[in-house]
Amino acid sequence: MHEEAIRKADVLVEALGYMRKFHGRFIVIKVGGSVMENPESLRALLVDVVFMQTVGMRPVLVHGGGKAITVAMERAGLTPRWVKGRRYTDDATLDIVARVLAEEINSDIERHINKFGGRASGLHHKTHQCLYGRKLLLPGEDGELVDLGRVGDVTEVDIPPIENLCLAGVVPVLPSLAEDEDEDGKLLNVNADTAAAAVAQALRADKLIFLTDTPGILLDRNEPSSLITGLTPGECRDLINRGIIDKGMIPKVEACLTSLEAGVRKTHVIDGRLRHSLLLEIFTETGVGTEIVQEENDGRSSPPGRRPVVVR
Ligand SMILES: Nc1ncnc2c1ncn2[C@@H]1O[C@H](COP(=O)(O)OP(=O)(O)O)[C@@H](O)[C@H]1O
Ligand SMILES: CC(=O)N[C@@H](CCC(=O)OP(=O)(O)O)C(=O)O
Repeated sequence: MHEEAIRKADVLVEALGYMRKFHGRFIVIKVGGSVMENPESLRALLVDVVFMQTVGMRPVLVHGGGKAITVAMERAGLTPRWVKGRRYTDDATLDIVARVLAEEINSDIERHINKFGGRASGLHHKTHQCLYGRKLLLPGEDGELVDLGRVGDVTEVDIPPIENLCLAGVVPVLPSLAEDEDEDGKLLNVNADTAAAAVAQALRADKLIFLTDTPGILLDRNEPSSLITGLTPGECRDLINRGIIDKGMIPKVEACLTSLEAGVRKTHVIDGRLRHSLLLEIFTETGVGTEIVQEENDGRSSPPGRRPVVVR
């Protein structure tokens, strides 16, 4: 009995150092559609967010909802189409994206956080828009620019409303929608990984954490035990070139790399399906997912406190 109680106290003491370290620091958390599919995972995650806010950190949530958008489109008789990993977004699709992200998912997250004893406030075009952007034009195979419809990238983040909510002990919750700088009031559909990176960079966050549906970055996507616990940008680029980091993981890792370059201290990819993965990643020495940090000055490739990098 004593042993069990002492072990719990040890856990609290281990967490204490991290609570001090991250007190008052911005931590941007990206919640993907895959995590939100499971109400139990979402509940555990939002309890962790309330915990973080209660001990004085400044968590900021940025969310997508790709799966829910696809379901809503199919219900409306629209067929989703992806161009270079982005959803082709015509006006009818944009209406659905805006409704699902800002009105359904955002309000749901806000309501849950409030239910768990925290305070949260959605920041979007129906309340207070903080993300501004431009239409995204990507070069196609033939060098011509590809039209993605109303898809954009974030070019500007209105920081004071986000900071003010954090200072007041409220968790800001932002959907991946930006207002078009060139067409007043019109919205753009933004990939949620890149939206989260833009927010982390603008806030100069200490951490950017991606919650997704794998244990982290895996060496073999079909083998959860092949988790790579720590990576540097150089190692990430190598894994992308070798096709080991692929598909939906590419925008996350690219978002990590641009954020590190812009001054975000650490980035993480962790399993949103694992109960309390957020607390385990932040408050324990070993963490549970993959941590990506700039090269260490002493030439070590593994971040301190982590098991050695497994890159073959
Ligand atoms: N090396 C890798 N390790 C883990 N997952 C990978 C890797 N390469 C590609 N993936 C894929 O990336 C997916 C996560 O991206 P995505 O489906 O866009 O998630 P989310 O909806 O959370 O944004 C995983 O489910 C997996 O299929
Ligand atoms: C332009 C573009 O593709 N936007 C995404 C926005 C949502 C998103 O990114 O959601 P996940 O994080 O769940 O993938 C989309 O329409 O699906």
